[in-house]
Amino acid sequence: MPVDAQGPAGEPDAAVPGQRVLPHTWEEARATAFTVAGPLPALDLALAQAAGRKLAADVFALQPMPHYASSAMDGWAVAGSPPWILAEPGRRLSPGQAVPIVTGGLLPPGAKAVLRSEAGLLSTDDDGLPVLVLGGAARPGEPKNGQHIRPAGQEAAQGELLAKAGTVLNPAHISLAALGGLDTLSVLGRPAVQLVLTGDEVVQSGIPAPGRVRDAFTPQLGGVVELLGGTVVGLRRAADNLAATLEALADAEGNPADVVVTTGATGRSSADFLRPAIERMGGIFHIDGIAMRPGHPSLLAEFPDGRFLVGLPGNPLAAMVALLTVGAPLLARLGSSPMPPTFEVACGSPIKEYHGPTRIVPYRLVYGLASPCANTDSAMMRGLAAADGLMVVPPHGAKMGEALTALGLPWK
Ligand SMILES: Nc1nc2c(c(=O)[nH]1)N[C@H]1C(S)=C(S)[C@@H](COP(=O)(O)OP(=O)(O)OC[C@H]3O[C@@H](n4cnc5c(N)ncnc54)[C@H](O)[C@@H]3O)O[C@H]1N2
Ligand code: MOO
Repeated sequence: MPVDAQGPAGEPDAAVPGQRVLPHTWEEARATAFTVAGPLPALDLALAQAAGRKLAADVFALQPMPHYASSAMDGWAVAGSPPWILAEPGRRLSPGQAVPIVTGGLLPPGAKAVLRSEAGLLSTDDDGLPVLVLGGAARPGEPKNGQHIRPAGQEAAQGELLAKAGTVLNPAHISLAALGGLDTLSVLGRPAVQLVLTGDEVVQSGIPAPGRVRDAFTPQLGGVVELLGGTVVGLRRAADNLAATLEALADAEGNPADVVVTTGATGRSSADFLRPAIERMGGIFHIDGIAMRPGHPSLLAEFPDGRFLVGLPGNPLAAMVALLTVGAPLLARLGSSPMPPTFEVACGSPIKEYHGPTRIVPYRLVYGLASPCANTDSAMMRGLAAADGLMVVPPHGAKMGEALTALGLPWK
């Protein structure tokens, strides 16, 4: 391991092509993954594509809402007092005139109220001419001035603020924008993520033969990436050879990714082709190993085309720890979100000193204390399945009740 990759303050230097960086601590790895990227640019999306996205700019009504005075009921637009003579549609109403109108219909000028259809009767006057009179279900005093009229601008004036930048758009916001006259919304960029899974021994279904292993990632990794703010644009499998790895890491034309998340092949054995492939493609390593267990061989690299690569180890728990340590801050940063927060938990049982790196331990909260889960070897998933979070145990261990840094799980 070269020592010349170390800066004057003992911090790992910015990556240089062909040069290895020193392993990062868990904290350094998170910080590096967050600061190595910048927020993706905002983009305009059609309303139908914008739900769930975060607004990049304030949204203002392009027109008064509603943009014309309309009827809130089926019935008649009326002016003055009953009886009303039925006027020709499209003309200004004079006192004593009425015209049929439907819900949402444009109110004619001069109209003072809308009489509901069940509150009026078509009749004839003394001369046998058709008139509208009160009747049926008319309530006392109906129609009052302005009754059942939706005035223009009742909900919002033109130019009024409808939603603030930073709002996560729900379906009601989308309707609101449509009613405000907008066709598109400016939303913050969300990183597009290509998944690349390695491992010739990995099988997709059924009971694997000895030497084969069920794929622990395909059924869930994309879901976790989405919870972390990424959009999965594809999943590829790479056979354990250099050519296949290079092919799988190539950017997809017409469907470009911002981040490639790989699983497996982070080791240095003759069956691991990830590092050689990254080097062959001119990639630089921002993180090449983390002083943590599990997940120590995790990688963060950057290709000359600007795509980032998060290399997760093949062992399932190690991969999830690596994803939450490196992938989560990177995806947050690209998506203009803050650093995923840490918090403190009180350790629920004494943890012995360990001659090795920081341990990232799935814990369960028992009576408010963080109790280490069982079955947390790097190839196991029972511990994480039962966990409430991950706690960061330093090499010297922890005392009962000691405050430890912890990380939440995106699905909790
Ligand atoms: N000599 C050393 N050997 C290993 C070291 C080391 O430091 N020196 N580190 C160990 C650790 S820790 C890890 S983690 C792994 C990293 O391995 P790779 O990232 O190269 O991954 P693979 O070798 O491809 O696979 C490791 C393990 O994971 C299983 N795997 C892979 N993909 C899947 C999947 N989709 N679903 C379920 N399981 C998967 C694979 O079958 C292996 O059992 O290296 C150690 N070795
Ligand atoms: O560090 Mo490995 O990633 O423990 O299993």
